[in-house]
Amino acid sequence: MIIANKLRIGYKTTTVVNDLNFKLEEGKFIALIGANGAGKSTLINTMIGIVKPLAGRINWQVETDKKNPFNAVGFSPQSQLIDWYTNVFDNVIQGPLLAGYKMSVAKKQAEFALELLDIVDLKDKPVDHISGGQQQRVQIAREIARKPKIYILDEPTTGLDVETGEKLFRYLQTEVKNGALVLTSSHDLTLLESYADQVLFINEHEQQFFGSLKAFLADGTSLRDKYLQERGN
Ligand SMILES: Nc1ncnc2c1ncn2[C@@H]1O[C@H](COP(=O)(O)OP(=O)(O)OP(=O)(O)O)[C@@H](O)[C@H]1O
Repeated sequence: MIIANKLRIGYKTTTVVNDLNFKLEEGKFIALIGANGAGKSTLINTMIGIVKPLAGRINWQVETDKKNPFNAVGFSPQSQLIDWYTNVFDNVIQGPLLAGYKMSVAKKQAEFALELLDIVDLKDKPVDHISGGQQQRVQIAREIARKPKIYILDEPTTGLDVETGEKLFRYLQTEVKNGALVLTSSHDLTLLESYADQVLFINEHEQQFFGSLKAFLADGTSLRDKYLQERGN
């Protein structure tokens, strides 16, 4: 569970979003939406601890058998976090190995993730010899291979073709059914609407909405239209 209480996020003298209040729970697929520059990455980076909150609190309550609770988290940032000195397979297997899985299990999970992201053919390639979109797949595959309890994915479908994006979200949905928490930002509202249970919508320095996708779509003030308008559709 991740709880924000009167959380203000931003950078030194700049407030990006004021007064965030939400409770993200296991068993839910949560879509984080907002126009360009609304603060999605800032919020994700604040949750992870890369950016310090300006005020208020963000609390994590993770039930895990792992010694280090962070091993139960799969985090894929917007900028690529890749080990440039190894090949695709070694990058992906680092995920489960660092999460404490033994080699034989880590290998199976890495192979599964390569398959899911459709990069089996690239597995022996150095990561600096593949495209940006392929590097994005490597980064996501590494987190999938960790088998985390909590997935925090910043625009995971950027650079993925429609079919792979769908496949990834279908898999995440099965993980959610098995008790995982998925928080993902994306500009692909259509894709999110097919998979998300809840929506966290931030814009104009405010939390505009946090609740069920159904309520978001049915909202009288037409939040969806507002979102699409601000996004420029
Ligand atoms: N390191 C930083 N220092 C100061 N301001 C920053 C920093 N990183 C981002 N910002 C500013 O914070 C605001 C929110 O940026 P952020 O990247 O969180 O938005 P976003 O919703 O993820 O946007 P996008 O959809 O374009 O990825 C923007 O105005 C941005 O210019």
